[in-house]
Amino acid sequence: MMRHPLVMGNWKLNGNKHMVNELIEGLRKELSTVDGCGVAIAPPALYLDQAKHAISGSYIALGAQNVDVNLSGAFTGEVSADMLKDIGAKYIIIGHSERRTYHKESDEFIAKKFAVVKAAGLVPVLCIGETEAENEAGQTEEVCARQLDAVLETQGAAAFEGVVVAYEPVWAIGTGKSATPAQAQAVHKFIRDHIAKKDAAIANQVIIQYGGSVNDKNAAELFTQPDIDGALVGGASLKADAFAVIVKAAAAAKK
Ligand SMILES: O=C[C@H](O)COP(=O)(O)O
Repeated sequence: MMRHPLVMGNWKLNGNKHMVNELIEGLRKELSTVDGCGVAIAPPALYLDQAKHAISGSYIALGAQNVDVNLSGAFTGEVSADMLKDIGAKYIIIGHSERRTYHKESDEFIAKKFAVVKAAGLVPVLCIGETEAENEAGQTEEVCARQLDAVLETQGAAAFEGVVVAYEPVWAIGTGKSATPAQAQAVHKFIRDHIAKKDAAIANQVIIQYGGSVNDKNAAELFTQPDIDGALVGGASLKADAFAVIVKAAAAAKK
């Protein structure tokens, strides 16, 4: 089966009204001819509606950086999956290491978010990955397996149909120190094999993105790896030209 690569920009806590319009205008120019690679942007929640209007008529999809587990009610400050759907978001990042670290989100809590996103008919982008200390202790596979199992063991392998997993080694995020293509490929294969133990067909169609210091220089080589199906891009997604180079590299590598 042919998997379609997906390159998604996670803008994190960056931007303002002017920047949203400028960046999207730049992306629309740079990406008018790309074919064979899905593209999505995840601006801060406050700018989703503005971004949705700015991407209209392009093939750039809208994503969100987080979601609450509740759909409505007395949950001050939260944003629900139904609201994200209402505003036109499709890809919902859950379990990003910054949420796991700064907001103490547990594997179980993230699994609940996964279920809520699926139930709303949206696409979870489930971020997993080990810290530097875990990496040095040789626990990379154990950590990724545990983070996947929180969903696999409660919702089954079928829940991964149409889903995106982002492997983001925490030591590579925002550090300029990307995993090497071989390092990333080994973990991506482990992730796919881990899901395949439960359902090979489901595992084969899961998009597994790499994230962590992907830029216009290192993207093409990462995408030559068979189990790297695109990227979740932080810093480099804030520059239209760099992000476009990454998207085009994915489209070219996966032809
Ligand atoms: O979600 C994106 C990742 O955290 C990667 O961020 P980065 O590309 O700035 O390293």
